[in-house]
Amino acid sequence: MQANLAKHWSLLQQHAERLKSQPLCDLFAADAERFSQFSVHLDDLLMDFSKEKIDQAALAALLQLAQAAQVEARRDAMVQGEKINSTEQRAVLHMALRDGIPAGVQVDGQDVLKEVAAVRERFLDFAEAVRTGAYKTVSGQAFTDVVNIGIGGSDLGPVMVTTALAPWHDGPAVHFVSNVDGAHSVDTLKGLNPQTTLVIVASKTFTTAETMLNFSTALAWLKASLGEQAGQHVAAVSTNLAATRSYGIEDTRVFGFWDWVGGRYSVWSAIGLPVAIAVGKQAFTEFLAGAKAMDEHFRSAPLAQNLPVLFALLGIWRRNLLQYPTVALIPYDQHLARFPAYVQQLDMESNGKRVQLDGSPIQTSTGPVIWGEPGTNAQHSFFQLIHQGSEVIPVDFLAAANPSSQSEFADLELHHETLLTNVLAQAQALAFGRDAEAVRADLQAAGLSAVQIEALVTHRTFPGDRPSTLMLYRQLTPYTLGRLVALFEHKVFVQGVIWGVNSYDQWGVELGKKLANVLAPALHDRTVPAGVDASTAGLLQHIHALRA
Ligand SMILES: O=P(O)(O)OC[C@H]1O[C@H](O)[C@H](O)[C@@H](O)[C@@H]1O
Repeated sequence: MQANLAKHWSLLQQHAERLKSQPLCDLFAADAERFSQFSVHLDDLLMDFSKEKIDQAALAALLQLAQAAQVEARRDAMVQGEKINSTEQRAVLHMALRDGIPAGVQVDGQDVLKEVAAVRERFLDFAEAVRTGAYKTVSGQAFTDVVNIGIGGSDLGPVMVTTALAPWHDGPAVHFVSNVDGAHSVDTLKGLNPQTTLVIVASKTFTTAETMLNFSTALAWLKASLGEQAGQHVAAVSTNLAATRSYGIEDTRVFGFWDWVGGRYSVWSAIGLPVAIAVGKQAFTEFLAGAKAMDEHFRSAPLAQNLPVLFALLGIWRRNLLQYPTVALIPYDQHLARFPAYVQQLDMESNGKRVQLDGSPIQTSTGPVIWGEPGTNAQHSFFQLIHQGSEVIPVDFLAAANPSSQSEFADLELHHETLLTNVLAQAQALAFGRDAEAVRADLQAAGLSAVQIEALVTHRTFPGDRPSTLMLYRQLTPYTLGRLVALFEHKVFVQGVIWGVNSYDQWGVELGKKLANVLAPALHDRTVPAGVDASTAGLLQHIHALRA
């Protein structure tokens, strides 16, 4: 715990103790204005947090915590290009990728916005050339398919955004290969024609083992059909231009970015190339504009009206004060099916840390486990546990007031009304539950005997008092998606500042990679390395036997 925050944490603990014994239904009963007091919006994007177990005094204490943690000063340092990623000595400027920082910011003597604009123009022009057929296959045709090969931030962002913007998808079909499991390459490539397929290899470092192996498989697949001309069906996105050259990828089809863009913050850069090919320059530009609008709000709105700040503080309240270890992220929006997976990397890779910036251990809990699936499907799967399980799991709901799809054969208004009634009903059920008395009345009305009723009543009671926040927006457009993603990015930033962690490194993924390198020869040669632990030795022997 940062020492200067101790008194704020202890005040917050007192508020939490007080509020633990005040059910949500009492908080609503006591305040007719609760919805307007505990909701905030940026244009049509509304965040309703009235169903969180919070009151004005606790919220004020959270805002004081944010002030004491110097959230605004840290935000300004990030925006000005200071090297706030201290373990890697890097600036953190993903906001620049959507022009969300002021003009003139420099990193190592380079004008950041100018560099961004130059690369953006190049990759959006290339995307348009692929879409229009101006950039042709070796046999002079237009590309029908694009395969993006990348993993982590070089995959999840493009996958999530392409899925989310399906109604805007009017370019070539876009496919994604990420897993090193050969099944992913085989299943994806087997349905495609190499004569009309463009492969994009996306890797910030251009050293990620999975991506390099998947790329060599895809290149072999292209070469088997196109021979020496296969390279014309390859483009690359990377910060490591020396490596892309060493693979013989022509510079005109290589799109760079910078070490001040974390992988999980990179979808706004040339990493978004497959998205731009799918939806076109205009929709991609609107996606950037939505994020920029959120950046401007984040940079200028007072803390008490600042959406990302409030969202972050509610997360702190849930995690550190009410001590809920997980958050369910449930988009009532099928196009956001991959949003939970995207936010898992964004949030858990950023704030899944246990030491502070100075290397000392953190005394508080940090990033929660984020998990989720789209509603209404989730209702028919794990919502039982959320409603009646032994742990309280706060829920973040996302929903659009209007559908983004169009159809001649489906009554989309009816579908959408059904979707919306469900999200509202679930949030109600979580917050207010159904007590024993109401359950008894229901069962009596259904004609059950007194004995039957008493046998069922506890099973059918809902405890309620389970918190949720709802993000509600007009429609899932590229602009709205940009705002949403930037909202989550900034939430992660604010929480990282309060916990005192470096949200922009990810050393926790390194050890497994190193150990895999050591084990690779053992798998290949069917040996057991000397000195390896007994469990791994046993497993290796079992694998060797099964492969014999
Ligand atoms: O883009 P790359 O350099 O290939 O990295 C891909 C991913 O792998 C790394 O291990 C990190 O955990 C991720 O943050 C990163 O997005």
